[in-house]
Amino acid sequence: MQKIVTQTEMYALEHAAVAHGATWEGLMEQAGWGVAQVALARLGDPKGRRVVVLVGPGNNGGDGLVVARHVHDAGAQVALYFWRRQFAPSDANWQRCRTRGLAETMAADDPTQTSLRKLVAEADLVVDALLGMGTSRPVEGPLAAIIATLQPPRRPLVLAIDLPSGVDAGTGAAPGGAVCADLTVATGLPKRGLLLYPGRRLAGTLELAILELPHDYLETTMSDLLRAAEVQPLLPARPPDAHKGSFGKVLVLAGSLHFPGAAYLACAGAARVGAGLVTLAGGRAVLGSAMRLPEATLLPLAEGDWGAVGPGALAELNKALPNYQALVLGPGMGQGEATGEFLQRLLGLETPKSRVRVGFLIDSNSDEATENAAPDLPPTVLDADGLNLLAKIEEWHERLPRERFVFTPHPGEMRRLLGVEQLPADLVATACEAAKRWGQVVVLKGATTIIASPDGRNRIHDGANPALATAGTGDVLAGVIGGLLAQGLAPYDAASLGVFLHGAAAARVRATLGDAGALASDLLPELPRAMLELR
Ligand SMILES: NC(=O)C1=CN([C@@H]2O[C@H](COP(=O)(O)OP(=O)(O)OC[C@H]3O[C@@H](n4cnc5c(N)ncnc54)[C@H](O)[C@@H]3O)[C@@H](O)[C@H]2O)[C@@H](O)CC1
Ligand SMILES: Nc1ncnc2c1ncn2[C@@H]1O[C@H](COP(=O)(O)OP(=O)(O)O)[C@@H](O)[C@H]1O
Ligand SMILES: [K+]
Repeated sequence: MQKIVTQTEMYALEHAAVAHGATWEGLMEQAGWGVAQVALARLGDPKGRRVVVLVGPGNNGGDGLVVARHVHDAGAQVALYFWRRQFAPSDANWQRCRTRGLAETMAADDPTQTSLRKLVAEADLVVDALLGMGTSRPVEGPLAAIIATLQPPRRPLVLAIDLPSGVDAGTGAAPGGAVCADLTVATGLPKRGLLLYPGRRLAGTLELAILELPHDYLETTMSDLLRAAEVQPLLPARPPDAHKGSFGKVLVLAGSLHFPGAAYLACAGAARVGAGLVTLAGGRAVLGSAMRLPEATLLPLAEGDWGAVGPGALAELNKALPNYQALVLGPGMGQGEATGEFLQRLLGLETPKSRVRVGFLIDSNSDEATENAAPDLPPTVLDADGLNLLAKIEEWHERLPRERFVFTPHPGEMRRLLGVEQLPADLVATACEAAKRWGQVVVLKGATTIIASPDGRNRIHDGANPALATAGTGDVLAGVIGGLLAQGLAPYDAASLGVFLHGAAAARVRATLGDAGALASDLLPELPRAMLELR
């Protein structure tokens, strides 16, 4: 399991390590040594190679001095460039570099960065050890000028220690600009900001310098990086004597006259991850789109506005629901008034004044309630317009049954659900807090996708892929998660495996078609291949 940490978590881990007998100096030595090994591997034969280490005032600078020593000892020609670091005899790592006679330049003596530009121009490698986790405010002034000397395209290889200087360790924000690195070697554990944009882009390739950290402490906290090893065990087994009933039935309620394709993409997504049966529910306009997936069965429902479902569809739907193990609700459903009313009733969220409900049970004294009584919904993926409509319902999160849904918002839908103009900078914390408060699994989608469980667990998917930045890919994901729910996966696991398989299918599409021009439907045939690869 690869943990991802915030500054607070990392500092706590370091303290725990010290409590277990480590020393601060020893940790820095481990970190610097690990980074130096990565640097040396990149340099090739170090003899005659020129390395500039940019050394800042804190422990990140301390790491830089350790790297400088090891790279020097391996045979490279190392120059140190100090920003805001005062020499003190207690600075043992600086002292060791002095003993070795490494060249030193002080930024204070180089106000126009003339010396630095010359050093950079002649270097094979620049090590950025200006700021790490301690970055606490926007970069400006002389620091900004120093960082500007590293601008691409003409520059040597840039390796950042722990974080590119200027990138916020918690959020990945870089408000005043930051070093744009070719690779970043995280010390101990990757910081959250390395996975979130723009930090992810500024970090380049991610590598790790191992620190000995207390395992018991590591088990209990923090985000997990979503990787094959974590999700492989979640793949549903396919016994040879299985039948379609073994793999669950998914009901997809999606699409409208304006967005019929969403219904097809969600249905096919569910079928392509192995669901036993997929049924498309909707009005005439939507059912027509199922022609593209002859394997799907149909549940015709009464139409409201524009071919979307309206409240008249409830009775029919409620009759069918007990036969399904998962529901996908919302892709391309539209946001018409009638559909809103339908959703509100389906979820048991009528205005408290008019209806009384306990969980999903509706006041049995009401005739209307008897007619439309909502059964317990199966595990449900709520996506797209389903989320937009939900966001309009007053106090929805206090009244929606907990632990029943996987919400799959993109950032715009997340804003609406939270009722805010702008999402907070820390997207991981935002997703985690929302999951806890709402009691639902939240999949906050984007180039980096965050999967958060109400119990505090969360996984981060490092899956940037511009081939996915096209309409309909989210509909496929909703179907995929629904297909996995139907096969019996718990919501958090279905969401995690779903995001992973969606990303893996997308990577396969990108490998053949490149960054642009893929269709969401191109993901569909790649989903079984992604599963095969994972199994
Ligand atoms: N604590 C430990 O034992 C270890 C720490 N490690 C290293 O230590 C780093 C964290 O060290 P620190 O906490 O000293 O933090 P930094 O080395 O990131 O620097 C903090 C200093 O920079 C200043 N600063 C922050 N943002 C600034 C800005 N925008 N403009 C100007 N000055 C700014 C702060 O006021 C503070 O003086 C990690 O990233 C990692 O590289 C590693 O050596 C592993 C072990
Ligand atoms: N640059 C990107 N890198 C990786 N994944 C992306 C990128 N852009 C979009 N995605 C993914 O594509 C999907 C888009 O979903 P969504 O925004 O709901 O689109 P739609 O509603 O059109 O289907 C999400 O799973 C998201 O994580
Ligand atoms: K750095």
